[in-house]
Parts: sequence; C-alpha cells; structure tokens
Amino acid sequence: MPVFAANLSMMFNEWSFLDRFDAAAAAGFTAVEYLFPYEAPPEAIAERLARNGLQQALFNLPPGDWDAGERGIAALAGRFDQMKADVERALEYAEATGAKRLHLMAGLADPADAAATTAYRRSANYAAERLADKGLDLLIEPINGRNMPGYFLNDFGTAERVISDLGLANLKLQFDIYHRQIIHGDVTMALRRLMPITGHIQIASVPSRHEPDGGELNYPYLFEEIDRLGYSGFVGCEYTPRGSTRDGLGWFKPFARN
Ligand SMILES: O=C(O)[C@@H](O)C(=O)CO
Ligand SMILES: [Mg+2]
Repeated sequence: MPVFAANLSMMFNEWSFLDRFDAAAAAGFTAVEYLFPYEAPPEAIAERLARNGLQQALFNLPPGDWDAGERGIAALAGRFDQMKADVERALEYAEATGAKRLHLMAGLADPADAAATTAYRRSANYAAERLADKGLDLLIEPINGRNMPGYFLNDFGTAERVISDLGLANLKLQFDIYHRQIIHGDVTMALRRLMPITGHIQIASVPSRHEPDGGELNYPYLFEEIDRLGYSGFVGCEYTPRGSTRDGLGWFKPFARN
C-alpha cells in the first residue's frame, strides 16, 4: 500500500502553515511534504512533526526569489555560490525534520542553452555530493511547461540523462505523475522503466490537478502498479483540492491511519 504524504503547500490551506501538520495527521496522514519550509523556524516544524507522529517526506531547496518569478537557480549561470549557501540552509531544515530527500529546482532557462546546461549539471553534482555526506538523496523533477512556462527541466529524457551521466547513487528522479502525463503520457511504462532511479512520486488528477479520483488517469490502477513495482518511498499528494481539503479525501479513506 503506498505511503501518502500530504503536500502542505497545496492541501489544508484552510489552516496556517504550522497548523496544517495537525490537520493532516487528524485526517489520517502519516507523512507530509511541502515546497518550502523557510518561513517557519526548523524547531517549530520539528515539534509539529513529533507531536503528530508524522514523517517528513520531502521539501525543496530554496528557489531563488520566488516572488520575483524565479523557480530555482540551479541552471542559472552565475548563481553557483548562492546555490551552495542554499544547500546548507536546506540541510539545517533536513536535520531538524528528519527529511531524507530534497528537491533541487532548475530555474527558468532555455534547455538548449549550453551555459544553462553546464550550470545545471554542476549544481546538481555539487548538491548531490554535499547531500551524500549527510545520507540524503537529491531529487530532480521534470515540470510541464503549461504550469511553469520556461522551466529548464521540462522533459523526463533530460532528467534521465543527467542522472545517468552524473552517476551519483543519491541523485534520483522526482516522478510527478501529473507532469509526466502532460509532458509525455505513457505513465505506466515510464514508471516501470524509471523505477530504479525514482526517489519520490507525486500525484494529482489530469488536467485539473485536483484529487486523484477522476480525470484522464486511473489512479487505483497506478497505485497497484506502484506496489507491484516494489516502490517503498512516499507518494506526495500534490494537488489543489476542489473544495475543502477534508471533503475531498474520499479517495484516501482506504489508506488513512485510524
Ligand atoms: O510539481 C511541482 O510543481 C513541485 O513538485 C515543485 O517542486 C515545484 O513547484
Ligand atoms: Mg511535483
């Protein structure tokens, strides 16, 4: 049975960030993820996790100036020193929360640009090696260009090549099924082929990015497939609820902790 992590950036937005941990646990989740923890002190997050018996599945390294439109800096030539400092900041939060995997966002850059490609590979290599010192995995995630126009890592083939070329055991794929379906389709065959390099999975319905209980994907089948493939990591519920988060959790009832 998949272990689902509530994505607290998108779910339980009826509550303040820290109160979302309590709400997710009360709804039966045993794990959480979110995009960025950096506005809350690490100790406060650690306290919410412990109080609720929650595991911290994943979060992202700092993304640059998000409010100014940045979506990561790994592929931005000239930002390497900032990226190195960001890795240290994220590691403080990982240590406090027990997270074992972090997502490095690429940023907005032309995938055909040689300087961006060099910068991206250098950043991924550095961050993965630094995380390996601490026993953590580094994840890279292809994101579809409709949700994030101009995003550098917009293709699963590129992610696969980066992982294979860099050859670092802790550099893995964040397989967001929602993005996969929009970019390429062929979700089941891709899960089968890419499972050996997959370090985290995320889900949402397509095309609306709501609960995984409708739309063009058959999630009950995919959940069984993920089990059949022996995946033992987390499945992040990275969706915007159609209405209230709790009202939309019918799909999750069979998996909820009592
Ligand atoms: O799919 C997504 O958008 C996220 O997993 C992410 O990390 C960047 O927004
Ligand atoms: Mg995702």
